[in-house]
This record gives sequence, C-alpha cells and structure tokens, in this order.
Amino acid sequence: MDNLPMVEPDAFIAESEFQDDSHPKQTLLSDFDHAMMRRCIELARRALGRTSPNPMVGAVIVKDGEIIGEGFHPRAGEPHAEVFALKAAGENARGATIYVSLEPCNHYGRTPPCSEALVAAGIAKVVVGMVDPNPLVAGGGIARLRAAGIEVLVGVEEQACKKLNEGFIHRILHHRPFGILKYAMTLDGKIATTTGHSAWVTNKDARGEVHQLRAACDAVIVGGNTIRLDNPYLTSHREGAHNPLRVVMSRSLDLPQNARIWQTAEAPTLVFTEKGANPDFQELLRNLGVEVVELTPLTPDQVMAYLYKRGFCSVLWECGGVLAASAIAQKAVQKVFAFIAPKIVGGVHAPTPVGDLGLTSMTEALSLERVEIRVVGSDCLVEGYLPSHQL
Ligand SMILES: Nc1nc(O)c(N)c(N[C@@H]2O[C@H](COP(=O)(O)O)[C@@H](O)[C@H]2O)n1
Ligand SMILES: [Zn+2]
Repeated sequence: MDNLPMVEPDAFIAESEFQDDSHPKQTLLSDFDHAMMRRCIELARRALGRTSPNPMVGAVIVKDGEIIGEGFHPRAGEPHAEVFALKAAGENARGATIYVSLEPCNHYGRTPPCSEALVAAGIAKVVVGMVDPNPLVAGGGIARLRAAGIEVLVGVEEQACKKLNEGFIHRILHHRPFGILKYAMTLDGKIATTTGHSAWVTNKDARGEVHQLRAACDAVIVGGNTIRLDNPYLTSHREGAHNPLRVVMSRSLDLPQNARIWQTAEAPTLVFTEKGANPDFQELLRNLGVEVVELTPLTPDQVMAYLYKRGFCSVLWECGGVLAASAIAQKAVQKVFAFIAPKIVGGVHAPTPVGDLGLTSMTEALSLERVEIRVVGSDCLVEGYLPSHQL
C-alpha cells in the first residue's frame, strides 16, 4: 500500500521527490485520484508479460470529472501509454489532467518523448504513479513538464505502481531479470515423495495461480531433473495468455527425447547446457525447433546475465531444491511464492524445496520481508522478498 500519510479518511498527501519553491510540497489527493491511478494499473496489466524490456504502463485522461481517453503500452517498439490516451482524447485533451502509472519519458528511444507530446497536446496537469528509474528518464520527464508550466504530482498509489513493474525496476537497477522462486510443498516441507513423485501437491486453485504467475513472467526455468521426473508443459494454460519462454538448464543433456516440453509448440523453449555436451541430443533438439545455448560454467547467474541481454525483466524459477539453492546463493532470486498444501508425505530423504545453503545457525536463516499470506482453495500461499531486495 501507499506510504502516503493519511490526512482525513478520504484525502491523502502526495509528496514529490522533485519539488521546488514554485511548487507546493504537499497536495491533497482525492479518492478519485487514487481510483484513476488504479485504473491506470488495470489498463497496464492488459499487456501482462508482453512488454519487456519495457515496463507495463497505463494512462487515463480526465476532463471535468469524465474519462476522455485511456491507453496502455502494448509492447516494446509500440507507442507509450500516454500516446494512446492522447490519441483517444483528441483535441479534448487541451486543459485536461492525465494520470499515468510511470513518469512520462523525456528521451528518444524506440519512440519519441511523451513529455513533448503532453506539452504539445496542452495537458494542464500530470499525476504520476512513480518516478521512472531508467537513467535516461529519472526525473527528467517531470522536470520537462514543470518547465512547460504543467502541474505535476508524483507518488499516487506509488507502492502498487512499483509492484506492477518490480521486474522492470530490478532489471534497470541491477542489470539482471527479477527472479521469482515458486514451489509447492506439503505441510511437512516436502516437494515430492521419497520415490520422487511430485505431481498434484497442491489443489487446482493453486495451479491456476501458478499459470497466472507464468503469464506474468518472461521465462520459466527448470533443471534437467524436473524434466526427467515431472515431465511438465510449463505453459500458462489460459486462453490468450502470454506463455513465457521455457528454459531448461542441463549440464549433461541426458534428457528424454519424448519429454512434453519439446513435443509441444505453444511456447518457445531454450535449453542451456555446457560446451560440447551430448552433441547428438543438441542436434535432435534443434531439429525439434528448440534453441540450444552452450554456457560454461552453467550457473544461475550466467543464465540470468544471458536472459538480461535478451531483454528479459522477470524469470520464474520452478526448479528442484539443488538448483533453487544455487539460484538463491547467486542472488538470482528476489521473491518467493511458496504454496503449502495441508498434506503430510513423510520421508527423511523426500526432497525439500531449497537444498543446502551452507547455513549453520538458525540466526543465518533468510527471513522473508513484506510477507503476505493468502488461502488459495485448500492451500496456503506465502509470498515475500528475500532480504537483499529493495523495491
Ligand atoms: N511513461 C512511460 N510510458 C510508457 O508507456 C512506457 N513504455 C515508458 N517507458 C520508458 O521508456 C523506455 C522505453 O522507451 P522506448 O519504448 O524505447 O521509446 C523504458 O525503458 C521506460 O523508461 N514510460
Ligand atoms: Zn513515453
């Protein structure tokens, strides 16, 4: 939720990081302002999973209390949300207020600066959800609008706007995609039986959440063991939903030829292996339309560096415990989604979601921050951020 202090039940104060003497430090915000920004977020989410390396952005133009134009950024290379909203509002935009979930850009990228388009359209006021962390923008859009005499408010529904684009923000600040570790375990902390059987730990509502998570990510990563034992499809299973790139990390490339992942074409597949591993199988995969990339040594960080260069913002780790521990140790995981099913399977050697992290004392445990706990059908979902992550 917002960090904004409450003034009275339906009014909040927005405080801009970019105030100067000519602009009041605090401005009362109405429920309407919040509702419009939440609408921006809703619009932005229409492009869920499709905008990388760009952020998801929504914009709403309001005049005399009425919405006269809306827009969202559909994908990189296409116009920004503000441009779609201006187009929808037409000449009526003169003197109007625009709400936009991310600071308007002020640079020539794949598209021209939105700040100039807003000035040219005669927009009177701009309400911004969050400052753009992109160093090419970073307050420059706000400064340009203010220099043109436009009133600018910053920080409305800021936390929600940041959460919408945590992948983009992490990518810009850390030059790596944002990593999410997802696992499903029983009440006694097992992800499979001692024999390795791991299907159906959670109920179908939890599986629906997982498909939604996949739709929001650019890639989903598993290790070779998951292909051998679970034989997953790794798709989002929803009509019209985005399917992430399916990524397999396997040093040996000792994988079944008839695995579902390479026998299904709904989503692209990329296999990372080490130099020279199983050349016959590499050729077989390529013939099946699977991309094969040799990375030596094959580590989570190398994979994340590669996916960063490919323009990815967010990656879902759906791997077993050994790879998960390695991804955590290499800071390739920022957030955890743990589904807990009220079942007990027992077994001293039954696998657990995170392998050895080399910790010797409970005081070294990684305590998740900003934890949210929800009931999903008959299961429980614990969501939180690893300690080093800052939004
Ligand atoms: N305010 C805003 N609205 C949008 O719809 C956007 N896509 C962005 N993106 C910012 O601009 C950069 C991309 O520019 P090009 O699409 O290459 O022109 C992106 O990195 C964000 O900083 N901003
Ligand atoms: Zn723009």
